[in-house]
Amino acid sequence: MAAIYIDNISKSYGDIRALENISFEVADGELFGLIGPDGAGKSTLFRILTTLLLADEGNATVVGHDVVKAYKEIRKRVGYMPGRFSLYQDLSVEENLSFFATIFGTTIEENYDLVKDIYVQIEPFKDRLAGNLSGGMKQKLALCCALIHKPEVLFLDEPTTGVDAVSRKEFWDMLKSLKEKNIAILVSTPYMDEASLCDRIALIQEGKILSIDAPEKMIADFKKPLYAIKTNDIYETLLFLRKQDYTESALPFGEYIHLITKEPMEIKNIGQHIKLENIPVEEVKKIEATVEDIFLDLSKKPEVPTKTD
Ligand SMILES: Nc1ncnc2c1ncn2[C@@H]1O[C@H](COP(=O)(O)OP(=O)(O)OP(=O)(O)O)[C@@H](O)[C@H]1O
Repeated sequence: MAAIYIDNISKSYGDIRALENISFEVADGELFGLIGPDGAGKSTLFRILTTLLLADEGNATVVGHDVVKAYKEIRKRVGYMPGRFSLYQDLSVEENLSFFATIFGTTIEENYDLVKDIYVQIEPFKDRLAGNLSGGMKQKLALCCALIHKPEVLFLDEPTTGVDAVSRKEFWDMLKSLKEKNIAILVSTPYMDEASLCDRIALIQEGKILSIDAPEKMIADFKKPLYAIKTNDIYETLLFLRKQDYTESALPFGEYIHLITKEPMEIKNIGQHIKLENIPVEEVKKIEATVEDIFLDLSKKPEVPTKTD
């Protein structure tokens, strides 16, 4: 039995279709990432799975229970870290944790083993008000609070948004060790580089799933010719490449342009062609796709057909 089972879930807010026919499963001990930009529908799906919102269509079960019929059972057995900071700002670190333990009818001592590795990192600040913690520490405390009743499934909605790079890395290390305790984890993130840290990912945009797979499998299956190009004028190079017949897409990626071509090309031919425009070329190389390349490729809107009569 899957820890999370989602079958054809759809949800609209008035005219906005927030989720459209979403289906996937998450197994026990699996770290599953929901990867997508703001407004993709991630929080809506979390709220449905944590029994806080009703779907318009479809079914879902969490720990084997229906999210509508058995909401009370589910609430006891899952941990949820919502996107926005969910703790009581005017309670101390320790008071927040005790509070969450109490509402779930347990104590910090009873389940200390599960949160110990994380809690020791914030323990020196246990008397500090949660509102005065740094972003990284708030996030660790929120994770402890979501774990204190020993949940079987964890829902983490954008836990690393707005958190510094070191804390982000520490956070993902913590998730890895939780997964080893057989907890199923559904985590959402707008950061594409975090996708590779998940066992499987779903790429989601405008309420629709674009692809679901293990990130390394998604990368291996991406067969389009992809090149990274560095010139001293990214803007002019982009304009130039986008006009060429061989170009499928050309997008800025930091100091590089990622070029997907319709057919494989010789690296030196690409460079020479750009130089003909009097743009000095620093580097052209063939590269393996990242999850971000794949996301952007899949999320391309089909061209609006033009009438030719
Ligand atoms: N209560 C609401 N009423 C109306 N529209 C809503 C409501 N909640 C969300 N939406 C809209 O539904 C879509 C999906 O929103 P959702 O919050 O689920 O996305 P998200 O991927 O979690 O993004 P974000 O990180 O910005 O929260 C968006 O277009 C959003 O504006």
